[in-house]
This record gives sequence, C-alpha cells and structure tokens, in this order.
Amino acid sequence: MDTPSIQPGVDGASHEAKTPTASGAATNFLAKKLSAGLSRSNSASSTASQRARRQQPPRPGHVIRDGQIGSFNPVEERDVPGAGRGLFATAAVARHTLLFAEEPLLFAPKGGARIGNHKVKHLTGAALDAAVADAVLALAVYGTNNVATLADDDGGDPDGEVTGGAVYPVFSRINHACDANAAFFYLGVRSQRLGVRALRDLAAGEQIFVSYIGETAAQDMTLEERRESLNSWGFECHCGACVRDMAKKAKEVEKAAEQAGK
Ligand SMILES: C[S@@+](CC[C@H](N)C(=O)[O-])C[C@H]1O[C@@H](n2cnc3c(N)ncnc32)[C@H](O)[C@@H]1O
Repeated sequence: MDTPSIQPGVDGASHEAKTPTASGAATNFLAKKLSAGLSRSNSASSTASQRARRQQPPRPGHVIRDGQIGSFNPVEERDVPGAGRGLFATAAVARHTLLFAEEPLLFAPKGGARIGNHKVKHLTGAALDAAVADAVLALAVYGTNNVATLADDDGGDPDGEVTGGAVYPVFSRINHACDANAAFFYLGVRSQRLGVRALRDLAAGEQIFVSYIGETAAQDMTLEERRESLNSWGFECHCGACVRDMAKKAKEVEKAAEQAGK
C-alpha cells in the first residue's frame, strides 16, 4: 500500500449485506438469521448444540443488536496527549454494540482522485503556493484518514476489489491500537455507510481504538511487522500488545547479553 489505508474487509473486518440503510441492513441480517434458524428448527435433525449455537451472540462482524442508527451514539471527541484528538465512549456499552454509523465526507474513486477544484497548471505565484499548500494538507489528511471502499461487500470477501478511498468525519478521529476494542465495517457499499462496533464491553470514558492494520493484528503479526505496517501513519504504537511484546523483546535481549557475557 502506498498510502496508509484503513481497509475494512481487506484487513479482515466484516461486511454487511448490500442494503441502502443501516436499519435495512439490520432487518436484512435478522431476516436471514431468522429464516436460517426457522429452517433449522423445522428440521428433525435440530440438536441441542445447534439450538445453543443459535442463541450465542453474533460473531464479530455480524452485529447490530442494540440501538438504531442515529439514535444511540455514545461517543465524543477529546484531546489525547501525544495523539491529537481521539474518540471516547460517553457511556458504558456492551460488546457488539453499534457505536455509530456515518456517511463519508468525501470519496475518491480509485485512479481518479481529485484534490479540491484547483487547476494547478493555470496558477502562478501566491495562488500556486496556496493551491499546493491546500493540496499537501488535503493529501496528508486523506493519506492518514482514508478507508478503502470495496466493490463487493456481500459475503465479507476480504479480497474484494477496492473501488477507492473515503474519509469519514467521526471515524477519522479514532486512534489505532493493535489490540483494538472496536472494529469497523460497511453497512452497505452503495451508501458507503461505515459502522463502528464495540469488540468488548467498554467503560464510560474509555478511549475507542480500531486497528488500522487488521482486527487480528496483535495475534497474527509480530511487533516488527506491526511497526512496519504502521510506519506511514507517523507514530509508534504503545498499545497493550505492543508494550507486552516490547517487554518480552527487552528480556530476550537481556538474556542473550547475559549468555554472551558468560
Ligand atoms: C485516523 S487519524 C486518528 C485521529 C487523530 N489522532 C486526530 O487527531 O485527528 C490517524 C492519525 O492519528 C495519530 N494516531 C493514531 N493512533 C495513534 C496512536 N496509537 N498513538 C499516537 N498517535 C496516533 C497519527 O498521527 C495518525 O496518523
């Protein structure tokens, strides 16, 4: 990836069915689940374990249990020392809760991005400087905030074709942690509506983090791989997983030095 792209789906986050509205997505999802459940319960081979499985909470990625889009947004922006702004939970929320959903502020189709309305070749002097400064700022904002949009979000194809990048106003304020407590997903690729849900119970006042490099980064990648992947965002991660892995590494180095000194 040339620019840092937070990529739902590409990085393993999930996708809801193609429906234009979030409540539509929820209804569609529930309808699918319901019909699957009904056909199973009609079958003579329905077992206790199948029934128990149906009663389990939705798997990560299959959410939208609580709240309606727009009616339950327990989040607010705050300053975070050393990380600019961040997004925080304003109330205790249960795992799987949809925290908010939103439409993109801007969308740049793949291969066809435009930065503002400037025709730079017709500008000179101060106007050119201003246009270049605007473009650099816009690129920086776009580069560290865009999310890849996918052509096909039906069925959660992680290798789905990337159609472009979008910037979301609230989502843009969420900082990264490799062991994130929230995840993002599309509620319908046509509307490009992005949702963010809690991966675990959140306390009131807790900062919300997503992983820019995939929901399972802390398990699937080494500390070095994660650092490499996060390089273009311009910060070093000090999440719980990174602190733990750094301490482990320091111990290994210490042990190796001791052994070399023997
Ligand atoms: C999507 S924005 C997140 C919101 C950003 N903090 C802000 O003030 O708008 C991504 C940028 O936030 C900063 N950032 C994100 N996660 C961070 C972290 N764990 N530690 C320090 N800075 C972080 C980096 O500057 C990164 O390029």
